[in-house]
Amino acid sequence: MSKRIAIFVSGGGSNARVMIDRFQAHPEDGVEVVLLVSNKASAGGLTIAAERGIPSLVVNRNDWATGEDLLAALEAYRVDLIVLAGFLWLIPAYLVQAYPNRIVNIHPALLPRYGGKGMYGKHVHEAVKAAEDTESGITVHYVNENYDEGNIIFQAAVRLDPDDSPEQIAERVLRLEHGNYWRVVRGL
Ligand SMILES: Nc1nc2c(c(=O)[nH]1)N[C@@H](CN(C=O)c1ccc(C(=O)N[C@@H](CCC(=O)O)C(=O)O)cc1)CN2
Ligand SMILES: NCC(=O)N[C@@H]1O[C@H](COP(=O)([O-])[O-])[C@@H](O)[C@H]1O
Repeated sequence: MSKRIAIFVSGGGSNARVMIDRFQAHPEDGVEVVLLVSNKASAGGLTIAAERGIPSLVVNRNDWATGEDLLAALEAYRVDLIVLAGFLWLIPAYLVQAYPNRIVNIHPALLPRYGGKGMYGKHVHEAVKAAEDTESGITVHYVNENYDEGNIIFQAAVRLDPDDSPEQIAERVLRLEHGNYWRVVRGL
């Protein structure tokens, strides 16, 4: 029996693409991406899903507030695990409670450093640069009702060069994400 996952995205969706392509090419992993959800109709992740025959759902603020349509879709597709990949809205209590320890997220830094409200995308790497940190990395964690405070599942670090720009830090971290997130999800 495969583990059925829904991936939530807000942007380009490169993590979703890597994860979908991996699991579609390796059915022996026992993971099937059955739904892609986004809060942005322009999200690149929606195109990636459509090109790979995966159903998708765009949610607006009203849907998000009530949750009825979203919960119904997750149930209809028999989703076992929700995987956040660059999703930028706060997961509300009704969803956390409906999927206890079944929502995971990847954060592009070594939590608890550089986490919380406002810490997403380039803002994270700019903060690492501003702190003149010598390392960054990724954190995969369970999602609770607050940003970036769920139990940590996996972390991987990367050494930084002093002259790395935030963009170069982002590239180093994204490579870590692509190499590890699918593997962590497979192991859950
Ligand atoms: N309940 C939870 N929801 C979400 C979590 C979480 O840990 N618990 N993780 C985030 C992903 N994330 C960091 O990994 C994150 C994403 C977005 C923000 C943020 O500050 N967002 C802005 C809105 C941005 C926008 O709409 O463009 C905000 O809330 O003002 C912080 C951290 C996903 N959800
Ligand atoms: N705090 C949340 C956050 O910043 N998430 C980050 O958004 C990017 C999405 O890239 P993708 O759309 O190409 O997968 C990823 O780097 C992910 O870690």
